[in-house]
Amino acid sequence: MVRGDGQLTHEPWADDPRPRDACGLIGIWAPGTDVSSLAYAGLVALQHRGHEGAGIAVGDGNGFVVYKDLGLVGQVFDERILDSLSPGHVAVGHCRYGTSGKPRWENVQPVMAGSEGLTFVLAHNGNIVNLAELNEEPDRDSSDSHQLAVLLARTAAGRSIFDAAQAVLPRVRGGFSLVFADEHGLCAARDVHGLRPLALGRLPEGWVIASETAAFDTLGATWERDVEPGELLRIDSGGISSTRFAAQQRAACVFEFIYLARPDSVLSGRQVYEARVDMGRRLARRHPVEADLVIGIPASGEPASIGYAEESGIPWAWGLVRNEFVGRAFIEPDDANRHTALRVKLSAIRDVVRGKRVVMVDDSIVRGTTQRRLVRILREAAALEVHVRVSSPPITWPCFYGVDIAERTELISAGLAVDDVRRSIGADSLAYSLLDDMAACTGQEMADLCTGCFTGRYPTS
Ligand SMILES: O=P(O)(O)OC[C@H]1O[C@H](OP(=O)(O)OP(=O)(O)O)[C@H](O)[C@@H]1O
Ligand SMILES: NC(=O)CC[C@H](N)C(=O)O
Ligand code: SF4
Ligand SMILES: [Mg+2]
Repeated sequence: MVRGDGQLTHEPWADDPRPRDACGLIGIWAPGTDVSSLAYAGLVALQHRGHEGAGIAVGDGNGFVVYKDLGLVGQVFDERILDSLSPGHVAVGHCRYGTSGKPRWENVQPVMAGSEGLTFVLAHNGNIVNLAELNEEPDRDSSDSHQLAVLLARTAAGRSIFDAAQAVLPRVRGGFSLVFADEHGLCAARDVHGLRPLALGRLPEGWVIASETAAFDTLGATWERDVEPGELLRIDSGGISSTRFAAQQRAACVFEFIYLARPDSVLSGRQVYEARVDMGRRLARRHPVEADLVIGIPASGEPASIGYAEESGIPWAWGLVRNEFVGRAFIEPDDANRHTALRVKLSAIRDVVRGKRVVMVDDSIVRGTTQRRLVRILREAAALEVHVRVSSPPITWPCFYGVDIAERTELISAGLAVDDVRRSIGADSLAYSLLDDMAACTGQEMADLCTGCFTGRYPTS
């Protein structure tokens, strides 16, 4: 569970549905180096994608050692544990937010599985939507990732994991970015829509695969290219080989550009920070307001606030301070915890906002908890007016592909018109981005994006 200070205890989540993030994946192929430490550093860079559990598997040619637990990466691993994983030439790491199966230790990843003559480890980001069709007896306690690993093991029967994946993946529907390895090589695959990100980077002594390119900067790796939707690739002592298990039908998650990914990552060729600043600029053109200053809601609302200020000519100010020790409030298990987390996480700088007409910019409204709280904080700090601007459209639908946004009944915009939402959060005015504007800022064609949570139109049935 998350405590009020944002740290995790080792208690698993209670059994209620609540919003969660994506997951972070890292794969290292670098014989002769300390692969477990590289995987650890990569996972720390991807921590924002999953706070629930973390794990690293290291292979040395004879087998794998896996260490995983519930908690943040830094809580699960220390130097002694990383040392016990070494030596090895291949590593697979994962930080999780569960979207399927029970929130228990067994479902923390990487998953280890195998069949005669084959052991492999697998890490998955996304959500598979046709488990019932793939498994005769789907196991509701196990995550979709575990069930996929079991299916791969069953299919392998004397074949390599690469061959098994080639046979199984064309039948799997939904969102999956995968990093997996047997003793002799590292593999990666991405669903035909490319719903979740996955990129290939070059290390001085090998290769790295990661959910986001920001991990490459941390590891001193250079971005080589994205893993393509529908692509399966393998890295071993012979180099890299790649094949397609299905033709691509691009539908990259637009929410990665808005909120999920780090601003210093590059998704489908577009710097996330630039996309967010641009969303703010367009928002300012569509929904101008007379005001004295623009502030952004830390952390993910800040780039759009910079764009709004730039375009409107209204000065940007640092009006809200974030307590760095509190993570993403979006993931708190219930309303009481979210309120506590927000109280600890964000405070106003009184002298900045006192007597001012303030534009407060955020990237998204889910339940409205953050905005309601901050409008109140700003009014208590004697702001004259509070105008909320949101750099994405209203979220009105759930996600089925690995982002547990919320139940539809919890989404404030699913049941209320814009002016009702404005009243509910207590703002003087409220306006959202248009879908076309937001999509244009990602640098992708609308047809190549998933916008399901905004439109109810999903890339799979
Ligand atoms: O309407 P709500 O239910 O409050 O959810 C929306 C808020 O949640 C996210 O922030 P979060 O605190 O999770 O993370 P951040 O620090 O990365 O912005 C998002 O950026 C919004 O601020
Ligand atoms: N958020 C995710 O990508 C979750 C991965 C997988 N569905 C799990 O529940 O473990
Ligand atoms: S439904 Fe929303 S969060 Fe889910 S993949 Fe599509 S755009 Fe992303
Ligand atoms: Mg936020």
